[in-house]
Amino acid sequence: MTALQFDLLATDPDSHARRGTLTLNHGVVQTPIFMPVGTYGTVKGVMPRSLEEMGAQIILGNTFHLWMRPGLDVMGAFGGLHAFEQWNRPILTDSGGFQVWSLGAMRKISEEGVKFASPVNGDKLLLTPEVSMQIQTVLNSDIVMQFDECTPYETQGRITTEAEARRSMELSLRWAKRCQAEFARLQNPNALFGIVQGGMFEHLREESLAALVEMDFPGYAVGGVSVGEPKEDMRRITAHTPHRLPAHKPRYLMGVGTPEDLVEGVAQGVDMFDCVMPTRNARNGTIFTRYGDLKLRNARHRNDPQPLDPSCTCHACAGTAGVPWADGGRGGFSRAYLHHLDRCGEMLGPMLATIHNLHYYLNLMREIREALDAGRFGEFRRQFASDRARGV
Ligand SMILES: NCc1cc(CSc2ccccc2)c2nc(N)[nH]c(=O)c2c1
Ligand SMILES: [Zn+2]
Repeated sequence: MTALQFDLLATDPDSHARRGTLTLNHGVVQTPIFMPVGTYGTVKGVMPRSLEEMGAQIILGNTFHLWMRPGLDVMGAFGGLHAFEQWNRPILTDSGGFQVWSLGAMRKISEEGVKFASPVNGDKLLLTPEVSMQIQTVLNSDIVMQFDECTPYETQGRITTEAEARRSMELSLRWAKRCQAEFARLQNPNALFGIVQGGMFEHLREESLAALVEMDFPGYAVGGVSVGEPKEDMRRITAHTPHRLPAHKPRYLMGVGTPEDLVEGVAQGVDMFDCVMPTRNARNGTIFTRYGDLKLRNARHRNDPQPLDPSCTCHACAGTAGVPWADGGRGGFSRAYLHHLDRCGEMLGPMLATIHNLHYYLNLMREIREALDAGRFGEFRRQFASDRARGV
């Protein structure tokens, strides 16, 4: 069984956008794709069955968090993450370096790896490329991310210099080699992705990319963007790097982004996206809609009978999470109801808002795939921008 097969189905003549299929050990994924983040083995507040109904094809797991809790003994007893969280489709796991770094807690980086204190019990731990591969092998994720250093945009208010970005990028390349060696030693049957670093410096990005392509990974990610840099820097790197990656392999832009970032990223040749935005914003009352974003807490929604997004078919907007009406009238949870739940701090609020936001992101990618299949991605891009500018 090959761990990964990527087939290109169509390319857009006026951009780097492409349509493909990604065949992994736990199933086939249609690309471009958005991957919901499930940090602790759950996409917060959403049942796996709902994820499947809304069209999620692959979800993400976090090596670091699952290593800390429940721990490898439990994950191993279940044969990995799929059986544990009852998700029988593909899973991608990050390598843990980014999460340790985000901890912000006590951590010390060296050639060997990252030393840190467990946020669970304070134990002194060392995460290395080898340990990261061992953990992801136990999790049995379909796509394993290399252990890398996500080069920060700034540290204590000082912007990362080119020399610092180079040092960080070169460390990640040495770690990439160690990951490949350990992945092979463990005979992991899944696919290992390399991660391009290089900060905001195009020539460092090209060096990182060339060295990783030389190592011949089955897929590649662009890391180190959406790390607090100005929007124009993110756009510049997203326009520079993805389309320079091998055309016949999948390209993953890590931790990005808004709906506009996804459409722009597809145009720049990206196949795979993940972001906490749809789930995190839902819990904070920000709703994505075809015509712009909506702040549930705004008093203007207090008695608004409209659904979150009249064009949306998700459980919240179509009312299929409520009881069906005898007259078949359009039920649907109203903005007034969601505003009320938010003000009362009722858990159904974030649950319905998360279902809607995830459905919005997944549906946006479905519409992009359909536009690419029909050869009308350019028209879709213009209509999307015009609709989003209309305002809710
Ligand atoms: N902020 C962007 C970002 C996000 C993630 C996390 S993506 C993720 C999150 C949870 C589960 C799976 C993948 C990253 N991960 C790695 N390894 N390297 C990066 O440069 C990087 C940059
Ligand atoms: Zn909806």
